[in-house]
Parts: sequence; C-alpha cells; structure tokens
Amino acid sequence: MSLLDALLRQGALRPVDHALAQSLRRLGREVDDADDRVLVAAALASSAIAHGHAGLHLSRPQLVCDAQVEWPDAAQWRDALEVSRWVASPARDDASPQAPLVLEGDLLYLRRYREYERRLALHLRRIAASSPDAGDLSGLAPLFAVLFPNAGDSDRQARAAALALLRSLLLVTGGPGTGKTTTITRVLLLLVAQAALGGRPAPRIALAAPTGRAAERMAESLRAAIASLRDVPGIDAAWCDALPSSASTLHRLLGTIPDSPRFRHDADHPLPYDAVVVDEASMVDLPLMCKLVEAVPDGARLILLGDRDQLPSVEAGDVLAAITDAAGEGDALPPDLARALKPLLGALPEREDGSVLAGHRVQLQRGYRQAQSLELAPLADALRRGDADRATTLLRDGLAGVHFHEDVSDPLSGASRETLLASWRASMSLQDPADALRQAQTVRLLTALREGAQGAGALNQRIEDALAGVQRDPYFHGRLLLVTENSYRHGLFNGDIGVVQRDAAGVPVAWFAGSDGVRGFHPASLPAHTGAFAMTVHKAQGSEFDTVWLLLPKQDARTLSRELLYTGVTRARRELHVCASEAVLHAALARHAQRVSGLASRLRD
Ligand SMILES: Nc1ncnc2c1ncn2[C@@H]1O[C@H](COP(=O)(O)OP(=O)(O)OP(=O)(O)O)[C@@H](O)[C@H]1O
Repeated sequence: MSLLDALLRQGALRPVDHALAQSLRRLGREVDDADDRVLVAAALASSAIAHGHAGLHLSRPQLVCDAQVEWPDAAQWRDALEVSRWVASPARDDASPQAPLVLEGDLLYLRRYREYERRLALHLRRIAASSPDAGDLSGLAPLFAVLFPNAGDSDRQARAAALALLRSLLLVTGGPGTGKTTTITRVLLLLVAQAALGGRPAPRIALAAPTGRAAERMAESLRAAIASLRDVPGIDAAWCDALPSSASTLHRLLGTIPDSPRFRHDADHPLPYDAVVVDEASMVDLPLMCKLVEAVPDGARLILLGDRDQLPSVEAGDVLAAITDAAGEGDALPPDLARALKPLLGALPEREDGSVLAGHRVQLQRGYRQAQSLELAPLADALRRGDADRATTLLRDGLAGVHFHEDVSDPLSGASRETLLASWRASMSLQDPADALRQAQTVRLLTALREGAQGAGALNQRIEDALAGVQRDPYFHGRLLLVTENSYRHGLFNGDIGVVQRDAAGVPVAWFAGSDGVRGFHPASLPAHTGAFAMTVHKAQGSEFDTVWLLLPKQDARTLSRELLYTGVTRARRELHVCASEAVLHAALARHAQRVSGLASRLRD
C-alpha cells in the first residue's frame, strides 16, 4: 500500500489535503512524475497550515500528522522533492516559478504561504530600516522625565519609550499587566508633544488588535492611561486630546472587501497613518501580519505589543515569537543607539550586533496589575518556564485567589456545580443588553479540548441543559454565544462574544459589543456561532474574565502545552480555579506549542 493510501486509510488527511495530492497525481500521470513521497509531502504541506505551521518540516512530519506509518528518510525525501516538477527550489535555478510547492532547506511550503513569509520578512526589514527623524532628543527630555521619573538602565518601560522615538519598528513584549499599554500611551504622548514642539501637525495614530474584544480592552486601558496623565504637571492637556481613544480590529483597519481575501489597504494603497500600534500581536497569523506590514506606509511607525509566552495564533504562523527570536533579548543596544538615547536614559549596556532587528525589542518584566485578591504571578512564571514541580507546589500550597481542584475532571458535578451555574443564572435575570454583556465577562469555564466529554461543545451543552432545560429554545434569554468565523458584512469576528436577550414580545436578539455601544442581530442572521459558557483556551485568547475555571483533560493530549496553560491562567482577573491531575500538569508543561516557520531565519539573515 502506498504511503498516501495508508494515511488516507488512517483518516490522517483532510479531504482538501488529499484533493491536492490527487490532482498532482492525475497531472503527474501524463508526465510520469507522481512519486508517492511527493504526493504525501504536498498533502502534508497543506495539512500543516491547518495545524498552525507555515509548512512541512521534512524531518518532523509527526508535528502535522499522528498516523502510525514509516516516514521517508528526510534526506531522501528532500532529494525526491528537488527533482519534482511540482516543487520550486529557490536555492537552485528556479525553473518552475509556477510550481505549487516551494522547498527551502527542509521546509516544504505551499507556494502561497512561502510568499506570505517572504513578503512579511521583506516589509518588516523595510520598516525597520527606515529611521524616523527624531530631531534633538534633549528637547523632549523634560517631558520624558515627567513620564518616566525613574528612567535608567533598569526601567524597561522608559527604554521602550525612548527606543520608540528612534525606531520605526518596535516590539514591546511582556506578560499581563507589565505595562505595555501604559508605556505605549506615553510613547504616543511623546510623539504628539514632539510634533507640537516642532510646529508640526499631530501624528495620525491607529490602534488595532486581532479581535473585537482585544481591541475594546486595548482602548479601555488606553483611555484609563490617558486619564491618569491629564492632570500631571508638565503635560499639556491638548497633547492628551490628540491621542486616539478607540481601537479597531485589524480587519476593519485594513478595510475588508466582501468575499475577497484582499484588503482595501495594501502596498499600493497604504494606511493613512504615521503610527500603527497593534496589541495582542501573538494572535496575529502569518497572512494577516503580512497584509498589515505591506500596508504600513514608508516612514510610518509600526509598534507591536504582545506576550510571546502565550499560545501562538490559531491559523498558520508563530509570527510574534519568530520576530522576537530574530530581535534577540534586547538587553544591550547597538552602540550608536545607546549613544543617541543617552540624553533620555543615561548610560546603557552596549553590544555590537549586526542583525537587522537588533535594538527593536524591549521585554517588560515587572508586573504591576496584581489585584490584591489574586496572586497569579509566581504560578504564571512557573508555567511559562515549564517548571511542573514548582507549579504543582504553588497550586497545592495555595496562592491568594488560586484554587486547585486536584484530580477533579468534571467541575459541573459535585460541589463546584452550583457555584458555576449561579453566576450564569445571574445574567439570565438581566434585561439590559449592556449589563448582560458586562456580566458575560465575569465567569468562564476554559477547557483545552474542543471535542469529547471534556470538550467545549459537550460542556456547553450540559451547562445550557442545566440553565434552560433539555427542551430549551436554542436562543434562550441569557445564552452566551461565541462567533466562530469572520463576517465582514456583520462586523462580527471569530472570537466575539454575544448574549441573547428576549424582548417584550419574546423575540430573541443576539447582542454584541461594538465601538459605539451594543449591536443587536436576529440569531438566524448570525454568522457561524456556538455556545460560550465554556470555551477553549484558544478562543479565550485576547479576553479576560473575573473568574476563570481552567479544566485540563483526564489524559495527556497533543493540544496541551505550557503556552496553553499559561494563556489559560492569565485570563483570570480576580479568581482562578484549576481542575487537573499532577500527571497531566507534568505532561502539559513538558510540551511547547511548537510551530514550524522559516520567518526567524529570514529576518536574521
Ligand atoms: N510603571 C508603572 N507604575 C505603576 N503602575 C503601573 C506602571 N505601569 C503600569 N502600571 C499599572 O499596571 C496596570 C497594568 O498596566 P497595562 O494595562 O499597561 O499593562 P498591559 O501589559 O498592557 O496589560 P495586558 O497584558 O493585560 O494588556 C495598570 O493599572 C497600570 O496603571
């Protein structure tokens, strides 16, 4: 039996992956070029995208496919691909520019994804290479000292702000509450003040995030940060007025075109902004990041904010991690940069570094947002580092606000059941959509799995049965909904959360938050959606909830990783409950959410 047939028989390929292999086989018959290994590689390069990889790594097919088969030797596989007419290889004279596959080293891409990666690297380099005209920084020094009174080598927020004045491309990374939004607000204020002091118009600034919820959170934090600066002596209120107070989704920023993967803004029609700030950048996938950087005009700034320890984007790519890897830790700065920043920061550690992105990243380290009631930082840190013993000890010994339900595999039975249901019942008694949407953010059951008894689907069903009865109307009053696809027509996006309310006549309306208040839709007209009392950690990225219940599966599963646990626990604002066994915690923390990508090396070379 051929390898392709064996994979099919084991159900390891999606119909779309198989169809690609089949069409190559059909075409190949005419030219005698249907090597089974080439067909399998094509199917897996396609399947790799669905698993979040940019392509297939020939020595690690197991990352894409669980099937019990004997995989070809990587070197022989590469040889077979190199002579195939379906595979272009930029390393040699590329004789088949239209080939559907591209081989670079041991990475086999679908052509389109290789193009996304190549173009993304090209444009990131373009933005990084353009130096904004910072003028004389000493003119800004008084304001800088007001904003960052402790500026110096160890104040990473000050360093990020100072770098932002001199760099067109900047990455500010850090865990929850490390002050990314606070810092960026100050950066934007500096840019506005700089323009005002130089007699120029205020810069045009866009704020964006990958999901509607993340955009709202970003705007909320920014408004709070602006409010706290307004009355500070030395800060002109007019500068605060010039700062943006709302944020949009990346899709809306770029301008969707109905039924097209393209956007209104692209390299030919760049965004009309001088600075574009993107929050939750770890969630942005390869195609979207590529389209974003292409649309950033020459001379404009791009500032990416994110937490690289979180789960990578659901779709292909591990873009933030690749860019941060290429940029290095950012502890020491290239000497010319360190010298230029001296008026603001004093003397800084220097290191000669020839890489393109050196001096374009700052990692914020100190957490500021610890609610008194929730002592999350030590646990998040142990999870991030994959230290299972420490994480288990912390969970068992008790941290404020953290509750470990060891070996509990079903929080919807036993003592916790009523606690969980009570909070959702509370939202069923609300009549005002805005109140109900606020209440919707209070408690969430997060799970690692989509399918099975511990999957989000089955848990939701049980919660809905308990809240509204088995004979319930599908759109009962108080039901939480999660949108699972992007619909530009509705302005609703994958990950948006809504709540159903019945009006006085009993007609159900699904309400969602929008930039100008709540928006209502008839449930029948909604894009694809599902229940949202329980949801996967993946879908919860970019959101926070007062109370999070994190449920890990009874047995280890491939989807578990330290990034998943870290992302899950850091969704909690006030209270965290973890239901897990020690064995599964250990297994999960031993695994990284690995993504195959060539982006970091493209940015480093
Ligand atoms: N240097 C600082 N000194 C005191 N408080 C700070 C400082 N930086 C940030 N904070 C406070 O910490 C809290 C979190 O800051 P901020 O929202 O900027 O963090 P963040 O990294 O953007 O968080 P998230 O990852 O959740 O988006 C805010 O209440 C902010 O006022």
